[in-house]
Amino acid sequence: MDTIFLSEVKVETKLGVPDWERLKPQTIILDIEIAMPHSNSCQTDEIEDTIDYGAVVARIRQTLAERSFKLVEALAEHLCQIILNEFGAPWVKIKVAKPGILPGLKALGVVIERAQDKA
Ligand SMILES: Nc1nc2c(c(=O)[nH]1)N=C([C@H](O)[C@@H](O)CO)CN2
Repeated sequence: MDTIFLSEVKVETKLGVPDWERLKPQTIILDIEIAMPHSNSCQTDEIEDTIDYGAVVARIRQTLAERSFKLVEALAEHLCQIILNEFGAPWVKIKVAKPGILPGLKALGVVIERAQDKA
């Protein structure tokens, strides 16, 4: 499986269980792996034959500016569904990290992976 990766993407968004935490944006860090569609972009050298990673980052920044979530789980699921449904990826894995939330650890969060339903 060939993949596209987006490493340590910093995004501002409103996220957190307590209401006060969602009053203003905080920085989260995303690591994303996206399976490339079964196309021949490696041979054609054409952007139309693959997933434009710049477009993915722009779409993620847009939705996380507009939306707010309580749980990192729900945020991760939302992003997975966008990448599967809007970009046609066969499979995606996303790590959502919240840095500086608890004393004594660098970051915490979730890693989830999702795939297209088999027809
Ligand atoms: N499994 C989770 N546990 C917790 C989350 C979460 O999103 N998933 N969030 C919080 C709070 O938002 C915390 O990060 C800051 O108050 C607590 N536990």
